[in-house]
Amino acid sequence: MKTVLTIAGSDCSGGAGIQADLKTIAAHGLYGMSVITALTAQNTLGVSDVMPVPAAFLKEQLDSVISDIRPDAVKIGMIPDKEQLLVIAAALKEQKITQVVVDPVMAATSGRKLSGDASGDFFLELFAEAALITPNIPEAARLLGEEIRDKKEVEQAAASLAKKYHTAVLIKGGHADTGADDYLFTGKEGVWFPGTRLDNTNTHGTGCTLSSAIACGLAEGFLLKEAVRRAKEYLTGAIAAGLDLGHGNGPLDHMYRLRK
Ligand SMILES: Nc1ncnc2c1ncn2[C@@H]1O[C@H](COP(=O)(O)OP(=O)(O)OP(=O)(O)O)[C@@H](O)[C@H]1O
Ligand SMILES: Cc1ncc(COP(=O)(O)O)c(N)n1
Repeated sequence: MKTVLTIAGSDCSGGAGIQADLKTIAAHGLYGMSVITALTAQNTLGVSDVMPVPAAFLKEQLDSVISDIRPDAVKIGMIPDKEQLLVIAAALKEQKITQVVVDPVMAATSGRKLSGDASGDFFLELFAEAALITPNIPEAARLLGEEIRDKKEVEQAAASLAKKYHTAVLIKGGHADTGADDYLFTGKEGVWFPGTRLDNTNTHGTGCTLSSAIACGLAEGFLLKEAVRRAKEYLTGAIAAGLDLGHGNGPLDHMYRLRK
């Protein structure tokens, strides 16, 4: 069985972070493992508190997992501090793990800061180990220190980020004015993955789900473009299934394929 490791924060309400990733991995029929960077106290209404895991203990988790069950792919989400980030980057480099998808989670949809100082430099060492980074539009703008106002600027930003960080880039369109179109720049070619914006406010954890689904595709041996296409299809189905839990921005339905 193919194995996928998620390195991310815990969302006790089960919609984002580690919990969303493990549900995604299980829904793909793969074996999921988790290294937790932080505990968060949150629900569909927002994040009330964050407790980061000390970097030394993060390293112990990483060493325990990787030395025993080597992951075929890795997804990385929330990283509260630089010390943690350096531990993760060093482990990936040392173990020569290359199927790595980094979702540069900066803040929760509700606004609470989740990762580091959110500057381009914060992620530098980690992006160097990534096969793909998946910023949303505000995150891509923040990484470049530039505004992204339309599709042409999304294409330019993806090319600039790919050049700056020497990795493939997927800019997600969930924060665009219309549609839900995502743009992949592999370093050689650019491709749009069109999406219809579904009229559903229950989109907590869409970014986590997309990035872990891409990691699943890579673990299964698909090339990047196909892994992204399949992940977008999975994500769209999980939003469209119309689960409605909680009093705020609710979670996705990861089990929708099993009920078909
Ligand atoms: N209402 C929607 N309908 C369809 N697809 C959507 C919708 N909202 C977001 N998406 C898709 O969800 C994925 C995540 O996009 P988004 O830009 O929201 O990332 P994000 O902000 O990192 O996610 P998160 O909300 O988990 O932090 C993308 O594939 C995007 O196109
Ligand atoms: C642990 C953790 N990781 C990531 C997110 C981002 O997800 P969202 O933007 O949908 O709140 C989150 N809320 N919590």
